[in-house]
Formats: sequence, C-alpha cells, structure tokens
Amino acid sequence: MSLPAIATVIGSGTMGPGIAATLARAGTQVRVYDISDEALARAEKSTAFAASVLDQIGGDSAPGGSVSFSSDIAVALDGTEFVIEAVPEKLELKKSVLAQIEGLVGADVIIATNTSGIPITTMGEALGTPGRFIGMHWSNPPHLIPMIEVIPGEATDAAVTDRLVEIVKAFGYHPVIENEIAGFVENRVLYAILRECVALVQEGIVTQEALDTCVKWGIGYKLAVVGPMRLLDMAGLDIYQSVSSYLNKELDASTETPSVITESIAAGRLGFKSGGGMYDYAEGDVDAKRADIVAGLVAVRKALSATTPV
Ligand SMILES: NC(=O)c1ccc[n+]([C@@H]2O[C@H](COP(=O)([O-])OP(=O)(O)OC[C@H]3O[C@@H](n4cnc5c(N)ncnc54)[C@H](O)[C@@H]3O)[C@@H](O)[C@H]2O)c1
Ligand SMILES: Cc1ncc(CO)c(C(=O)O)c1O
Repeated sequence: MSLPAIATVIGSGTMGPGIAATLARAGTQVRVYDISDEALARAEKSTAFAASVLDQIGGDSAPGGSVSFSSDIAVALDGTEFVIEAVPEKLELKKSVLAQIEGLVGADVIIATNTSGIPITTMGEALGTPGRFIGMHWSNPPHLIPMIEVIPGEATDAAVTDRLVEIVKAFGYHPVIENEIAGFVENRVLYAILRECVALVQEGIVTQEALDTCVKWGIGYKLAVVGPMRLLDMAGLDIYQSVSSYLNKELDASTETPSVITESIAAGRLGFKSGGGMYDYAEGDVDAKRADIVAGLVAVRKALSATTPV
C-alpha cells in the first residue's frame, strides 16, 4: 500500500490544514494552496497544531513527510500525484477550481473533492477527464476522525476508486465506499439526528443542556463503540419493530431549517466562530471548549483503536 509521494490540498480553511498534517505524518510531501494569504498564514499555525495533536495520538510517523504553503497554484500542483479540493461548498466555485486544477496537472493525477454532499457527477461535469475525479469526504476535525467516505461519481474510473481506497488505508484511516446520494451517508445520518435534536429543544421538550447530556452519555457513547446495525442486534430486531411502529410517525419530518437556527444566524450567532451560537461563550471559553473536545477525541480514538473496527 503506497501513498502519493507528493499531494496538493487546494483550500486551507477549516479542513485543509488537518488534511495536510495527516498526509504529511504518513510520509507524503504536501503542498497547500489558497487564494488568501491570510488563510495561508493561519493554516501554517493550524497545521502545526494538528501535527502536535497527531503526536498525542501516537503511532508511527513516517519519514519524508512535509507541508509547504504557496499562493501560486502552479507551484502547488507542480509534480503532484494527488489533489484534494477543499474550497467553500459552492458548486460554481468548485467547478471553476476543478477546471483550473485539471489544466495544471498530468493526465494520471487523481483529483478528489472534500465536498460535504454536492453530487460528484455534477461537479465532474467541469472536467474534460471526469474518470479521474472522485469524492473524498473527510469528517471534521480531519486529523482526528479516522473515517473517510469514498464516493465515485457516474464517470469515475473503477481504478481511481481502488487507488483512493488504497491511499486512505495507507494513512491508517477507514475508507467507506458509497454509491452517490445527496449528502452522502455520514451527513444523512448526522442531519437526521440533528433535525430531531433541534426540534426537541425548539419545542421545549428538553433543555439544550439536558439534550446534550442525553446524547453524549447515552447514544453518543454507545454508538462510538457499537454501530447502528449491530446496535439493532444488541437491542433485538423485535424491539425495534415494536418501538418504530409507534415512534417513527412521531419523529420530526420538517424540510426547512428550524427557526431557532435561522434566527440565531440573523442575530450574528454562528457558534464558536462568532463567540456564541446555541450556547454563550465568555472570553476564553471557546478555546477551552475546543481543547476539551480535542482531548476527548484523542482519548476516545486511542480507546477505540483497541476494539474491533465494525
Ligand atoms: N468545515 C467542516 O466541518 C467540513 C467537514 C467536511 C467537509 N467539509 C467540506 O470541505 C470543503 C471546505 O470546507 P472548509 O470548512 O474548510 O471551508 P473554509 O471556508 O473554512 O475554507 C475554504 C478555503 O478555501 C479558500 N478558497 C476560496 N476560493 C478558493 C480558490 N479559488 N482557490 C483556492 N482556495 C480558495 C478560502 O480562502 C478558504 O481558506 C467544503 O466543501 C466543505 O463542505 C467541511
Ligand atoms: C453539522 C455538520 N455539517 C457538516 C459536516 C461535514 O460535512 C460536519 C462535520 O462535523 O464534519 C458537521 O458537524
């Protein structure tokens, strides 16, 4: 199983730095490109931080890995073997960036996108050679969540899917191959959970603190160890039939974003990035909460690595 010697990450916002640090630790020379010099400067710091978190997880650090930053896309793509596009989730922007990448790389270079759910086949229409194009959906934070959704589009060559699976395994992550569907699998499951959680809080059935306690220490903790399909076996399929027969029709089925979210956004409350969202944060609270989350993810990942993969 071999990794590309040189890989390029296009877009160095929330996701790019952790992706770069993960590949570099496995031995790849990673080039990071962004149109924004400010984003590149921030990315240098967050890539170093992600690398320090990877040190806490432990495990092998392969020789030869490195991360360099460039505001010149031709420099970032020169000699590359593998490209990951991680620019904002806007179809037209992604299409134009993909076409730009295609014009600067060799014919055998795989181009992957970290889109959260835009159909791969639609994005691939921007390329003259869509057979080399594939979805590679990392989960945030990408240096900590060791699972990647691999989504071939209708035009993706089978050999490209095979190679991406090989690459993901080579840096020690779990690849999940999926057929193309809106939102892909991870976000379909996550957004089903989030829709019900937000509805329960908005309707005043439970406080948000109590909801977070319920999910973190109840199903969150359990699902980290036992996947939903095996949980059905653990509970008994007959129990699922009995409960789902009266409960499924009661679950939230709204198709619009709930007002508690849209009203918060209108008030400038976006979450950690704006210093307040569902919760309020005083000075220093966001950094403390982020550190707490990283410590928890490092500890849980270490614990889970001693269990069976499925
Ligand atoms: N944030 C998440 O939790 C998350 C998780 C999984 C997947 N994703 C997906 O990953 C992608 C990137 O998300 P993000 O959260 O890192 O976005 P972001 O907005 O934090 O960062 C995007 C970066 O792309 C840069 N950029 C914009 N136009 C560019 C161009 N033409 N060329 C090069 N760089 C350009 C921006 O300057 C910015 O630094 C999106 O498709 C998103 O849906 C995000
Ligand atoms: C709420 C939410 N939405 C999208 C994504 C990524 O596609 C994530 C994530 O954590 O990766 C998320 O939490």
